[in-house]
Amino acid sequence: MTLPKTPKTVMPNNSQIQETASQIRVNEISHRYGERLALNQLSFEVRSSEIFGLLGPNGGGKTTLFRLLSTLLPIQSGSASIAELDLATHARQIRTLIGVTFQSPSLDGKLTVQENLKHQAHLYGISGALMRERIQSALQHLGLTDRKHDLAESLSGGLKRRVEIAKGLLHSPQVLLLDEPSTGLDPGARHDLWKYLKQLQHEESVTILITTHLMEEAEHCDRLGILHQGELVALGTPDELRASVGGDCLTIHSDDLEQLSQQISAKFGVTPQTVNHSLRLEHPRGHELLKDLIDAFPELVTSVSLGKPTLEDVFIHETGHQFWQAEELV
Ligand SMILES: Nc1ncnc2c1ncn2[C@@H]1O[C@H](COP(=O)(O)OP(=O)(O)OP(=O)(O)O)[C@@H](O)[C@H]1O
Repeated sequence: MTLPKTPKTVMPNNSQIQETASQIRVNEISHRYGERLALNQLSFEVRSSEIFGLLGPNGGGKTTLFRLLSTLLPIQSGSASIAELDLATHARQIRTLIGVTFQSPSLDGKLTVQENLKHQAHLYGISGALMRERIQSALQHLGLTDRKHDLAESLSGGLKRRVEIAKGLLHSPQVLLLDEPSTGLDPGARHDLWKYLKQLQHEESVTILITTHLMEEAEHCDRLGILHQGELVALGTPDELRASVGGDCLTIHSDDLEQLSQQISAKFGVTPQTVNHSLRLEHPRGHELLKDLIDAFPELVTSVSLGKPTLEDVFIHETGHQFWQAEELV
C-alpha cells in the first residue's frame, strides 16, 4: 500500500493563520492513462478569492488536473470539490459556477469576436441588456473593443487567447480556471491580463486557479503548488518557497565536475547537486563559500555564480532537475 503524498508545505506566519473558506479542495486525487500515472495522490486547497498557481514543466500533470476540475474527465481515485460541491456528484451544478479557459482553441473562426461572445453568453442563458453589458465589459477589460467586428480567424494568436479568456468570464463565474493563460500573449497583454485578474480577485472575490510553466507568471500568484511528474512537491507563497531553499545558490562550472564534486564534499562536507553540466550548492553565506571554493580549487573551478534563490531554484531543490530538463524527461 502506498501512503498519500504530502507536499512540503512552508509553515504560514501568524498573519496567515486565519479562517479562510476553501473554494477548491483536492483530496488524494490520482489519475491514470492506461499504464501511465499522470497524477499521484494530489491534495491541496484553494482559498476563497485567492489566485493559486499550479507551476510545473510540460507533462507534469497540470492539464490532467485542470480537466478533472473542469468536469471534463471523471474522477478515478480520490475526491475533489468546488464551492463545497463534490465533483463526482455535482458536475452539472459546478459547471455553472466555473469559468474555464483551455489551452486548445475553442473559437469559431468564421464568426466575429462579438458573435463568438454572444454564442457563449447564450449557452449560459444570458441575453438582452445583461449580455450586452457583460460583453462590453469583457471586451473593454481585455483590450478587444476595437476588434469586436473582426472575424476570429483574422486575429493574432495573442488576441485569440484574449477572446478565449473573455468567453470564460461572461457568466461572472465564482471560480475561474485558466490553463496556461499567458501562452501567446506579448508582455503588454500579459500585464493587462494580470491587472484584470487581480481586479476580479479584489473587486468581485473571484477565486482563480491557473496553470503555468512560466516563472514570472507564477510570481503573481498568492500561493503556488509545484507539480512534477504528477506529484505536488511544494506548496506555499512565492516568498515562502524561496525561503525554503536555505540560503544563497551557487552554480559552479568546471571541466571535471566529478572530481570537483568529490573534492568539495571532502573539504567542505557539503555534497553539490549536478544539474545541467554544473554543480549546484545552497549555502547560508554563499559569498564566503564562493571565495573559499576559488581559493581551494583554483585549477578546477572555471566559474562560479551566486544568487538569491528563485522559483527555478525551488524546483531544482525539490526535484534535482532544471525546469526545462524536467520537460525533456517526460
Ligand atoms: N490522453 C492521454 N493519454 C495518455 N497519456 C496522456 C494523455 N494526456 C496526458 N497524458 C500523459 O500524462 C502526463 C501528464 O500530462 P498533462 O497533459 O496533464 O501534463 P501538463 O503538465 O499539463 O503538460 P502540458 O502543459 O504539456 O499539457 C504526461 O506524461 C502525458 O504524456
